[in-house]
Amino acid sequence: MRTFRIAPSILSANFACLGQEVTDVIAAGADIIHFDVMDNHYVPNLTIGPLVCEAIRPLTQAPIDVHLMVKPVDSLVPMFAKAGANLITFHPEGSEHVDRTLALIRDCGCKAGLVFNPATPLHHLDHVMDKLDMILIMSVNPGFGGQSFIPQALNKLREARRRIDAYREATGRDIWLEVDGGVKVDNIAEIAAAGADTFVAGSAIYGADDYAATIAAMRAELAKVA
Ligand SMILES: O=C(CO)[C@@H](O)[C@H](O)COP(=O)(O)O
Ligand SMILES: [Fe+2]
Repeated sequence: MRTFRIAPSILSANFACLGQEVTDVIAAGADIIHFDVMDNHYVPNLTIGPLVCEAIRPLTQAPIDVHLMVKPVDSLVPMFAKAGANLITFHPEGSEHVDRTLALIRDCGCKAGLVFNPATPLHHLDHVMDKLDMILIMSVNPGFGGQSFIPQALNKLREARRRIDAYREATGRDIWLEVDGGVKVDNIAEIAAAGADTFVAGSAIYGADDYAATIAAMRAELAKVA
């Protein structure tokens, strides 16, 4: 039986009552809070920073998964670690020295992950698997919630799954495979079958009237794959 994790993206939450939105999705059965950081430089949008992470940290025991869509990356890493992030992921295009940034994240006590845009090749994984706790495959171009799933991401997930399984065979250590963008109840099973184990969903969950029913429907779909 595979383990699946559901990570609502608070980008689609109602920011006027963000604390309640965080506790509501966790009460509704979510596993992780996905926290999208956009800098209006690496991506054409501007969102939230360490102060907001610090504010929501006391509200839940669930891991906070900080997705940094920023350039440069390194100066923000200690700030988010101090603000209570558990996982920090970044895009290779955002860092001059990917290996150094991964080491910095771990030195700050967080799990580290690398994010792949739809057009970013997986060869960036070649020499850093030992420093990774998560690989995040973008199934939309980063910058906005509510976009449609790009089907080519399925092939990339299969390739990433192949690499992770080979690495686990060789080392005994697992790496999570997260997918982000356009994940819905009606495509989550296909995405899981391609190899993802951790599912970011923003508009699908926060856009629904009933968070618990939506997360339960996602888990029912995932049960068909497990
Ligand atoms: O990182 C991003 C977008 O850049 C995401 O985390 C989105 O927030 C996901 O939103 P949906 O596609 O699920 O609405
Ligand atoms: Fe994200």
